[in-house]
Amino acid sequence: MTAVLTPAVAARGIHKSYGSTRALRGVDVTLAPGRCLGLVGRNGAGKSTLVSILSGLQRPDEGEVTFDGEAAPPAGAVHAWRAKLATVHQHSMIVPELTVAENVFLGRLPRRRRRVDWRAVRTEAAAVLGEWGSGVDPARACRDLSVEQRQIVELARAVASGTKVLLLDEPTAALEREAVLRLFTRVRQLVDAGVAVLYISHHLEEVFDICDDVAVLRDGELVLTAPTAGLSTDGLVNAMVHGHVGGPTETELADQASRTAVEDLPVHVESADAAAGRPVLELRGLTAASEYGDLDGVSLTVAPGESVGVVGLISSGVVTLGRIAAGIESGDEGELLVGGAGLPGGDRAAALEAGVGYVPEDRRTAGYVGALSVAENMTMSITDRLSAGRLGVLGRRRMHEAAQPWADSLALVASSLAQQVADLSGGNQQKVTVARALARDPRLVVAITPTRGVDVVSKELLLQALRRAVDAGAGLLLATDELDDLGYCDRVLVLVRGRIVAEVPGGGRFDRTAMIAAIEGVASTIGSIGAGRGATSEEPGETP
Ligand SMILES: Nc1ncnc2c1ncn2[C@@H]1O[C@H](COP(=O)(O)OP(=O)(O)OP(=O)(O)O)[C@@H](O)[C@H]1O
Repeated sequence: MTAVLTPAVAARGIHKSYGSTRALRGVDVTLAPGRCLGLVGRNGAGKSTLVSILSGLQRPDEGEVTFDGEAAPPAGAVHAWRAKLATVHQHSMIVPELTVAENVFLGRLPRRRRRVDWRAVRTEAAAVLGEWGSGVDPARACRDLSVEQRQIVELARAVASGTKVLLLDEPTAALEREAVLRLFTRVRQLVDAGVAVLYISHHLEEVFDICDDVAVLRDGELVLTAPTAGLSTDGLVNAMVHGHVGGPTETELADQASRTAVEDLPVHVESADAAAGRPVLELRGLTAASEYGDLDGVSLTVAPGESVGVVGLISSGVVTLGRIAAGIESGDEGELLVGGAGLPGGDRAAALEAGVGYVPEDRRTAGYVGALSVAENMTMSITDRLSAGRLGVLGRRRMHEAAQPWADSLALVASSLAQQVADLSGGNQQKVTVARALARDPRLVVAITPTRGVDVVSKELLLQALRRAVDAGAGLLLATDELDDLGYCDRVLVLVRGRIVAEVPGGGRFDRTAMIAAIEGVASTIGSIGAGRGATSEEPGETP
């Protein structure tokens, strides 16, 4: 006879609406001790809403949550919920001003005679971190930690609290390959020790790697819960899109979805660069010291109608390169030319005026204005063109007419074009950010990790939208850590520690393993990534 375990967490009949949006419609989910459940779904399907209800941040309109068969704490009883489960969010929730040890014990510092026992804080934090082999110094300020180290601190906090339930909300979004593998090992250790884990990710291969079971949300309804062992990626994508496992392959689904995007997007590029035979972007000997990664003498060009990918580790300077090209920050040495004309460094207004559209690496701080509507954000860069009459009044109707094709083509999930962007799901906010960058018919688009947090089908839509601008004659500089995105580029530059170490043809014609090794700075593999045309760095092919 098999023993029936009480679920560590059970959510039953959960309903949650925001105005007319029914984010969750009668969802039943259980998390079992010693099992990892993957939660997947398209952007706006309701995943974050479910996580916020399971972690006590929001109260459901209907339904109940139980822990070990007992009723959940009352809504708002933050400490009581934290004692039940730990959540690691996509965006770190640690306090940068505090040390690692203080963050590990945040909200429950060990005390002796009513005073905080600092010695215990340090030794216990060191014990937890040491056990995990992380090498993170408990005395260090969290401000100075890498993204991976911050997530380790969050996981250590969960472990130190002796949690029996762990919710991981897209934990790998900002991590790199080795870091992801290390994270998986740690999560597996927790599962083997009996912790119940809910793992949310848009990277379906991760779900197959780490989850025992998977649950699929579609339009707020749970359409599938099954062991991952009997499922294929195509089956999972079909469940996300249609609500059932059978149907076309993932590639066919993406093709179907992207056809409309290509046809209907209002992208026109009025640039004289092609006629003049000059590059849209030229960087000459760019050297920069930046918190986003240093650059060391980088030169590159992007031609009209060309898409150039730049790929590298977070610290490689890829993001810095994108920020300088977009006029967000300036280098210490070197030149930035757009359409043959020099631009002052770090002057976003001048870059915008020169026709540079920008998708930033952090949409929340620079991609959109949360308090404004979808339509206002999408048309923000073209208000001068849309304004009518002597007073230059911008009518709501004109704004909505201009925004509608973007919302349709990118399959935006919003209650209306008047909805505030702050209230959209993360992936849909990203779609608004991309639309905003393309709306002014830019001659150059600089996109940094544009598909982060976006579901597998919508990813195709965003990349097709960028491709559409390229086909219309714009140049694209695509800085990314997603190898799949590079398939859309005509050529790809690999950056290691601020230098271009290799150039390979795009279109997916590269050896993934060799590419990953090159990204990580293993020099011997560089020649075998693809039929490369030679590096363009100051010292070709050299790896530090
Ligand atoms: N505070 C809010 N006000 C209004 N609508 C909201 C709010 N929060 C979420 N929604 C809506 O609820 C729906 C579900 O959103 P949710 O963030 O749960 O989706 P998700 O599956 O996590 O998406 P993503 O993969 O893009 O992160 C969306 O239509 C979203 O616009």
